[in-house]
Amino acid sequence: MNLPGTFTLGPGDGSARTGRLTTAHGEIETPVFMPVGTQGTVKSLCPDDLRTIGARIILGNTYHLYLRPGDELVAKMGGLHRFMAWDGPILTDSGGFQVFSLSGLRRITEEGVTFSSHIDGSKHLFSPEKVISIERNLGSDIMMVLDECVPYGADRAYTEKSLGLTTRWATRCRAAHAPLDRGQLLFGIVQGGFFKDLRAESARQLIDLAFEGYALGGLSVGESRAEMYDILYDATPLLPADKPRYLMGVGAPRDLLAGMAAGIDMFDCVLPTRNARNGTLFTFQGKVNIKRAEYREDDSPLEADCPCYACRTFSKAYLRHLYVARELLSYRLNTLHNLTFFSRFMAQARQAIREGRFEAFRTAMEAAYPETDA
Ligand SMILES: CNc1nc2c(CCc3ccc(C(F)(F)F)cc3)c3[nH]c(N)nc(=O)c3cc2[nH]1
Ligand SMILES: [Zn+2]
Repeated sequence: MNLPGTFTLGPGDGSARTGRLTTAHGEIETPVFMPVGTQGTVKSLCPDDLRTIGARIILGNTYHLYLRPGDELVAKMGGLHRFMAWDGPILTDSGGFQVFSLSGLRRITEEGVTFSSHIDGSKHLFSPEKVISIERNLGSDIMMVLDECVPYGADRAYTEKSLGLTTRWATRCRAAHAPLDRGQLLFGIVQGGFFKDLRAESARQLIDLAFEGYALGGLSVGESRAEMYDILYDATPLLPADKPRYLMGVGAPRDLLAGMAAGIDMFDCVLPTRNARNGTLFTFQGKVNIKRAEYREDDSPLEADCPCYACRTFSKAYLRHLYVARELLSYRLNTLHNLTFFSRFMAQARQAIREGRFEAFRTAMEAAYPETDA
């Protein structure tokens, strides 16, 4: 059994690569898509569902779980794995991003981020030390450092200043997390906005801190696809090749393909779960908007060769009915299918990389997901 943090590269195809990451709760085959489980649950699914759909690692959120039910309570309940009965790997984000997207009245100082809870308005401080303490209480297998996700459009001066703070915070996170005491891995997050030289500066500073993995942050924040890809292709090769590379907040099928082509190993995105709520379903032939009238009397399954419970059991007509009637079962079935698709998509991508036919796979998938559609 390898030590947590062991990352073994398998066959590659160009810059795309396969790998295997050992965590304290099992091994992950990469490239991997990680379902978002913000408040200790992947919405509408239970742990058995996650195993059935092939989820290997899920995301949890420091910001949300700290505010409710509280990281101390989760620790008292035996940690997040036991609390939510998920025995596979869990990655927790540091909460910095969520503070900026959710809470009001926030201030950044050298000490950390002060903010008011979006739940009850109470005041809080996230310092690097505090965030590490929360993630350790949650017992996550992969912890992200506290960083500032620079807003899209920030100028060079602001971006450069923020980059320095993010590195100082990363240094404090590294110091606060006794190395691998319980097999919990710590990933650094590269910032630098849309300035290639600042990205290189950020990567260089973080590599010196020898994290167990490296994330590209500050992307998928409202920029155009071209702007994201420009940074993605320039910055990814700067990250250590022998460590896992995580592209935060990405993405749609087209973006997963671009990320894998650039050498990214780990992805997360709310699309499969969030789009399940608005009836957008992902298939290997492209997106299906289940609410469309054309499915009203369509007795065929959503995707004939999909192994998910929704496709094996129900017709498009029924899935459409549930959606139109706003039935709870609609969300659950749509989520089961979408996450099954993302899991199968990544499995087929891994196989294509192993067999040296990734570009052909990418071309075929991009035909089903044209630029406009993502
Ligand atoms: C959507 N675009 C995006 N998401 C981004 C995220 C959040 C990723 C995340 C992690 C966990 C969850 C959980 F709810 F499931 F827990 C949900 C989302 C970022 N996170 C940090 N730390 N730095 C970044 O610079 C950054 C940039 C990001 N662009
Ligand atoms: Zn299905």
